[in-house]
Amino acid sequence: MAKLTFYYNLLSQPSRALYIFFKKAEVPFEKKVVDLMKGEQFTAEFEAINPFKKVPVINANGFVLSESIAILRYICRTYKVADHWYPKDSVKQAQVDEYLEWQHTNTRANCALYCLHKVFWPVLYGKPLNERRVAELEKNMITILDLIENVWLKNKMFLCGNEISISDIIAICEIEQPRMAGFNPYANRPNLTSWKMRTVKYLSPYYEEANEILEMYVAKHNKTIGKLNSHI
Ligand SMILES: N[C@@H](CCC(=O)N[C@@H](CS)C(=O)NCC(=O)O)C(=O)O
Repeated sequence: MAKLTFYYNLLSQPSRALYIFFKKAEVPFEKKVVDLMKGEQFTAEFEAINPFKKVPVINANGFVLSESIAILRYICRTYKVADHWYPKDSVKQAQVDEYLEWQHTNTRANCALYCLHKVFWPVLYGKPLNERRVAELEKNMITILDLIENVWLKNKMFLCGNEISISDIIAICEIEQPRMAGFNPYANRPNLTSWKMRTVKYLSPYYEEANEILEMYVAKHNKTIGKLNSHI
């Protein structure tokens, strides 16, 4: 099996997804934490690994690959992992792909941007809060969460069928992130709530391990976020 080096930061949703997947699917990896807060992604050393200056990235015996979805598909094709993660059956695989393609411009685009605008930029980088943009992103995010509740999770245990797949890991990491901004994605969404419980139970204890830093971060910044919330 190729030696796998994993560059990541657990405050990053796609990094957490890969971390949980590697652990749960028993894909051994060497850890390389990239300190995004200190700007390590902008160093010449990291730029030589990923010219896009983002995490996650892997180096599998000299093959360097960025983009979480490409990485997940590559690992599922190359390593011995259980079939349910990314089924070989053409129809089942297409169903997993359907969510993975959809999420880029829906779940990821809206949940991640909401957190960037509401928490990361104003709290961490001191940029003025753009209330109009935050309100717009929150509205979009609600539409997306309702689609997940009513379409993706309609009559199914998991997003792409009755078995867990890489789509569920990617989704849960994105959907959890707005909690940092004081937004509860599960309120009045029973399908999403029971899916979360099922998914977390399946991914435990790696889910909690990967999310520990996020929870600490939420607690640490609670006061500042609380102040920001009162202005929106
Ligand atoms: N589409 C990419 C997204 C990568 C990405 O946006 N990474 C963020 C963290 S979630 C990052 O490294 N940001 C650092 C920066 O923009 O300076 C993937 O799924 O891997």
